[in-house]
Amino acid sequence: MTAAHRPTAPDDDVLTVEDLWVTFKGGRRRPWSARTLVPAVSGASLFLAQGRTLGLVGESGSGKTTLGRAVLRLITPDRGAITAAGFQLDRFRGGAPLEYRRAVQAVFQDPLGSLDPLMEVRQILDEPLRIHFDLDSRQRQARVRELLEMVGLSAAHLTRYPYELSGGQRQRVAIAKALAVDPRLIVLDEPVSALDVSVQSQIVNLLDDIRRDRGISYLFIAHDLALVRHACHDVAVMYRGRIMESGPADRVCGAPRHPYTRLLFDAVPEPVPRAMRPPRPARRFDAPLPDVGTGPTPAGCPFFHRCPLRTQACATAFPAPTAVPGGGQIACFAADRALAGGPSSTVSALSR
Ligand SMILES: Nc1ncnc2c1ncn2[C@@H]1O[C@H](COP(=O)(O)OP(=O)(O)OP(=O)(O)O)[C@@H](O)[C@H]1O
Repeated sequence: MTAAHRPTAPDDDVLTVEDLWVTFKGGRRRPWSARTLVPAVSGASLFLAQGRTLGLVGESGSGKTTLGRAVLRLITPDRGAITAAGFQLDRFRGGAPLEYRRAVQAVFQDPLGSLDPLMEVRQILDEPLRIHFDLDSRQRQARVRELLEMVGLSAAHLTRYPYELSGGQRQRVAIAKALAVDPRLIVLDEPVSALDVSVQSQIVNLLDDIRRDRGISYLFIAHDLALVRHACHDVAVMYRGRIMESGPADRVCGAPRHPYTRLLFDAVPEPVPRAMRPPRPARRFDAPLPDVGTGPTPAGCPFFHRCPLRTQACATAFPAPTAVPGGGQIACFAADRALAGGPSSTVSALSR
């Protein structure tokens, strides 16, 4: 089990992911090699309540998109249980039924890839209405206009093709398309990464307004930590398929406790000019790593090679979660040292 923070009562859950495992044969680099197995998600668990936003962060290749695709049932996991919008995914025979596609939608990083280039905006938004609802053409036209208004576009955009829109406008259309079917949950996979910074905040604010108005929940996959802190209630931090830390966004981003999360946040560039900043403590991960004998096995903690708090136990097993004061959990055998006395003592533990 990885560190899974449940912020509200189980009855409020719109998404639960429990002990999810996904392995790819071959991997992206060697797709022809059936003998190479890439463990993309290893025992991940998550809880997301109605009307909340859960951020899933981590370096490239940590398994965020794979977890999101399993929730969307675009891939079938090796094992583990996912329940989303009241559907138990392991009961599906093959792909997800239409009712599930309606309840759980997705917005991806590149709307050009998900919007049909040969359709005008009005056709793009009309299509899901025709598939999912029994509406006549006048009702659908009215709904298309309503959807456009909801995402801050106007009737002037109805007859545009995706290539005629700016990146931000295209992402607004992708959001309107997802909203067309009244979903309960939207998987947002890097929804603003391809946009200019000023447009990013407009889209994030738009998503937040929509969430408030409609009580939708978001699984927000991102690698921008500042954005996640701003946009999410809760955060789960992934590393090589494992969830290392999770909890309320303010606590995880403001006082990260897992050695990996600390390293991740330490790497974030600071917006304040160097001359105006107080001196930083010595780099936390420059100290030699403790020698604990044997190297890690595949069952061990994936952060073993880089962790200044590692112990022999970390080489052979992945730890059970430990509760963190202030909310959330970390998965760390050295949790007592990581947590002892608060975040600042973790800094000194890591810099020894
Ligand atoms: N279809 C696939 N076939 C084989 N390997 C895959 C496939 N999709 C992902 N992987 C591998 O699974 C691991 C997790 O990838 P994933 O894309 O889920 O990570 P990520 O955290 O979303 O990264 P990024 O931020 O770069 O998208 C990586 O090692 C990746 O190479």
